[in-house]
Amino acid sequence: MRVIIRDKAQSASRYAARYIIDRINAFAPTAEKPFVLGLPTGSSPEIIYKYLVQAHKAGEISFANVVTFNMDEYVGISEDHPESYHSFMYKHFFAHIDINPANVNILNGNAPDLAAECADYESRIAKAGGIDLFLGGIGPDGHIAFNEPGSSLKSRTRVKTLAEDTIRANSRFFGGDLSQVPKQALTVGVGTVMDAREVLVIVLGANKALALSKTIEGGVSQMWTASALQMHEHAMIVCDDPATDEMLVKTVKYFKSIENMADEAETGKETPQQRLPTKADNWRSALMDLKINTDKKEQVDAEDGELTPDSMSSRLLDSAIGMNDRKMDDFLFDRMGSRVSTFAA
Ligand SMILES: N[C@@H]1[C@@H](O)[C@H](O)[C@@H](COP(=O)(O)O)O[C@@H]1O
Repeated sequence: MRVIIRDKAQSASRYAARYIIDRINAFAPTAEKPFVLGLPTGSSPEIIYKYLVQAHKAGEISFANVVTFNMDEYVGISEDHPESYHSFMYKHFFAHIDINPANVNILNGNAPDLAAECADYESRIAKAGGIDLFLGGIGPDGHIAFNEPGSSLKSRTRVKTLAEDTIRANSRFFGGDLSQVPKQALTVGVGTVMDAREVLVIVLGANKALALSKTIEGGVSQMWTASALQMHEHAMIVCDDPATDEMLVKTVKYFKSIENMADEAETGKETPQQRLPTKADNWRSALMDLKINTDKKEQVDAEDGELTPDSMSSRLLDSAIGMNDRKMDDFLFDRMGSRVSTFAA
């Protein structure tokens, strides 16, 4: 399993979107040989969809020869309900790209025979040649798609009763009213996801931290169904820093170092993360901390969500940029020196 860790949700999502774009473009899909993409809903993939739409508008990617299969759908709410996964997908993705509507597959949670709908979905996936890349998210209880704890790790597409934790978590989309959240859903099985040639799971935020540590560091378990990915030959998890909060520092460092090694092997160059920090780097980072901690007003850049503090400390930081170690030493005045020199050590 590959684990890619980025500072923020934006950078993690950008990485995942770029990965998907590169995969589709490298495949060079045609009408006869389309790329088959599995897709999730939820708040986690929203930024990925935003980047994919941007890339499409910039002419970097076409979805004309992409066939999609969504992971899941609620039972019993109409397709045009604002919280149905049909609505979600059109709102965030399909309405903004050049996909052929005939290539879009989403489970029908209102089918008269739900079991038949699920069986048919599996045959449609098989008929399409199987899924090339399944993008997924996980729930706080470690579920993948709607495969709640206790789901068979060999399960196929079927009707699932939602766990109380999931109903609670998803009630935020239904005005916080638990009674409005459907109690059942149709979902691809863990086995369906595992059959994809590649699986990429996006995990964002501290509320997923326990699930992520169980998925990566725990054993393979039906109680954390995403942990089945440990058995997949081409699984990748892309996460942000907060999502790693429950993981061992050692694990986080391990995956970061593996990524650095891979980058180095590819480029033959030292990556910025690998270069040992100089005194000036330590100072810059100390000032950066100061800048963020002392700010009262933080603005979120609409484009990429970076913090853009505006304070005295920004000016300190600006003065520090471009200084070498020698100048940085001169920059220390004695009174502060003893207290702050630990930063530069
Ligand atoms: N069925 C979906 C999952 O496919 C999704 O991964 C999960 C996490 O959603 P979010 O990203 O909003 O936390 O929510 C739902 O339960």
